Amino acid sequence: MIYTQELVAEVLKVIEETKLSEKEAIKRCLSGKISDHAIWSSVHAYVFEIEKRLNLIDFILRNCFREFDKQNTVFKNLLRVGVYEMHFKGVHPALATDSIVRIVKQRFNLKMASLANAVLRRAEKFDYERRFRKLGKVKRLALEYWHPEWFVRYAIDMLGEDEAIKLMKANNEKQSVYVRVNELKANIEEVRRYLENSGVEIEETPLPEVFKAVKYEKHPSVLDWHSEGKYVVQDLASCFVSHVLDPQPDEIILDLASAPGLKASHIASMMENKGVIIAVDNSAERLERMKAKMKQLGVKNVVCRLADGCKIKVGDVDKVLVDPPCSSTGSFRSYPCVKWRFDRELYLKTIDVQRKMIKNAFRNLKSGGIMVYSTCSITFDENEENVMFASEFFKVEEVKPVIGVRGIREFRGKVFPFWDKVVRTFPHLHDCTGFFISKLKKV
Ligand SMILES: C[S@@+](CC[C@H](N)C(=O)[O-])C[C@H]1O[C@@H](n2cnc3c(N)ncnc32)[C@H](O)[C@@H]1O
Repeated sequence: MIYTQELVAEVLKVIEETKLSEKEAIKRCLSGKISDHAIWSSVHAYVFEIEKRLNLIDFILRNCFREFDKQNTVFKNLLRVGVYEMHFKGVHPALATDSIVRIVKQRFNLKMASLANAVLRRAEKFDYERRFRKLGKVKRLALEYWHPEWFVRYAIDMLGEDEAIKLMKANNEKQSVYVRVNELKANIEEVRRYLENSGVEIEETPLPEVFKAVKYEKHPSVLDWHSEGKYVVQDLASCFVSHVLDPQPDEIILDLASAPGLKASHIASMMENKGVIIAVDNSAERLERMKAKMKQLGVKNVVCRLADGCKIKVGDVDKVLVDPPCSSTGSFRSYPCVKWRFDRELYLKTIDVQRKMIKNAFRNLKSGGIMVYSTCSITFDENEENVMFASEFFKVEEVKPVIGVRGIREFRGKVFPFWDKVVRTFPHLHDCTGFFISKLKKV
């Protein structure tokens, strides 16, 4: 017999040991093993809720068990599940402890089961709120709002304390669901009627082909028209990026970091499947998934190329989209595990890739050509500072804030003169992913 808590511990282990997202890790652990949909959703809910507040759960455990970090990964994650259940899920502490102890006994041995019992009994009595009130401001806010300390410092310096707190609170809420009509396969009215008839309450957004799914009996991604490719589930700000690129049917467009192809398929539909989109990605696996997605969506003008977006040379194209790998600090709602993943070294390496892609966009553009540079990160370094870097060889054009607000003018002593030409979205202000969008012209 396998328990939900044990499955959750295994998924958490995969997230910790690989770079997979919550959803990918769940798929890897449950596919072919569990067919019951209810178990999938229960595991999903546990994993998301634990990943969201991982620093606080670990704070409790480290205070109750000095050797916590040295333990076997599955054992550690079972303890996390126990703490989550008793402190945040409303499970009676004795029940939460008993179920974890039973699993540990079955999976490991009696000695570890009694260790789990002792740790969880201590955790039950641990008054974490009282304890972290005695900490310094950054440490306290990090635990209170479940974010890494570096992010708390960063957000306060960028937005001020009140707004940083609003952002962190919004990051802990459920991501809103947006549906983009795939106009290659269906029209906007048809999809509107289909969704309404399927029990999805929708709202319009500033983008005509994008609806917000406000309430639903079944998530739009499990309905038939989704598998038929008549619409995709895509974040509102992500959809706005393709509008800023403003693709025309006869153009040649280079997408330097393309997989899984959400923006490429949107661009293809705006181009009515005409012209060409050269879609580059350096991950074979992601590119294969993208090819299957393009087929499902009826996209015919995308040519996929497995290559390094920092180096590939294809010729003088009309437009380039640079939507590079980033710290994903605007996507914490959708991928809470990303909060705990970035260290300084990886962050600097990511910025280096972003700049190399910007330079390569310039090399591939015809004179007068347009580059759209976007990220789902909220940091100044990956956004405004990269546009400053690009402005040495590009002219910064204005993006109309159809959605969003203007960029950051100043951060930690650095001034950004193009703040009124770029656009940012924030989870707490626009109920979508935190995006940065800029448009630059090769002159
Ligand atoms: C933010 S995602 C792109 C999302 C995509 N534009 C979309 O809308 O679906 C970044 C992508 O960059 C890819 N990537 C990372 N380094 C790369 C490189 N050096 N060259 C090309 N692609 C790269 C990753 O595999 C990932 O698929």
